[in-house]
Amino acid sequence: MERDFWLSRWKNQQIGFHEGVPNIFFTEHFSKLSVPPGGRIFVPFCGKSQDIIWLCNHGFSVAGIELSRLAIEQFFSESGLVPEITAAGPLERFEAGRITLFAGDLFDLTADILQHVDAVYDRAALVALPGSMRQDYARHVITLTAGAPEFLITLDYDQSAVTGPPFAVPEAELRSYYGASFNLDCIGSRDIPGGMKGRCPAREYAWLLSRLR
Ligand SMILES: C[S@@+](CC[C@H](N)C(=O)[O-])C[C@H]1O[C@@H](n2cnc3c(N)ncnc32)[C@H](O)[C@@H]1O
Repeated sequence: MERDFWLSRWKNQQIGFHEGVPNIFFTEHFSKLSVPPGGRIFVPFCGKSQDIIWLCNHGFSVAGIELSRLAIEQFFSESGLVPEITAAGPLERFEAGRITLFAGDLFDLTADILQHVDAVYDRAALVALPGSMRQDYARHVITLTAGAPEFLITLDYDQSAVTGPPFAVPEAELRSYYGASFNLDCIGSRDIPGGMKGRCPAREYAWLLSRLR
């Protein structure tokens, strides 16, 4: 999607994707990724997700990136945290305790700026992008994180019935993006209550991506 699409969503607070509580799928299954205690988790397209707080409460550090500065400001103010804000190349870095959030475009983030991460958590990031951008997104995240394991949530539904975002990403498509680098293991799925925007059934899938040896 265009940058302006997301910036205007945040400006107008049209953020139906924001759950407001930690994602149940994520909290149930994240331990299966076996991230070392105290590990650093990269959260692309982090919005103001409460999953960041959940990760910190479970001893992890978080590095997120989010296009909307407003989303990041809201994240810190709603969490009662006061970040230190510094420049990081073309991005801004907001830091408080174990949380570092970069404001700006994921495609401007470099491995040098991000620094080492132990795992990636992708909820509503890959599926937020149209098909034309997903391969580039997947490649960029793999490069940035040196192929760190990923916990990734996808959706599947009849794309001809509803236009995204969020977009349907069927298994074969997911494998086309990640299969050359990772083993993909589907560890759970569930129907989305009310389907996709009430227009067709939809199902959510949780995937563990572990590096091919
Ligand atoms: C569907 S929301 C998901 C937010 C969050 N992951 C969650 O679960 O609530 C997608 C987010 O990606 C952000 N975004 C879109 N394109 C981006 C880009 N190129 N770089 C960084 N963030 C981006 C949007 O501003 C939006 O907040």
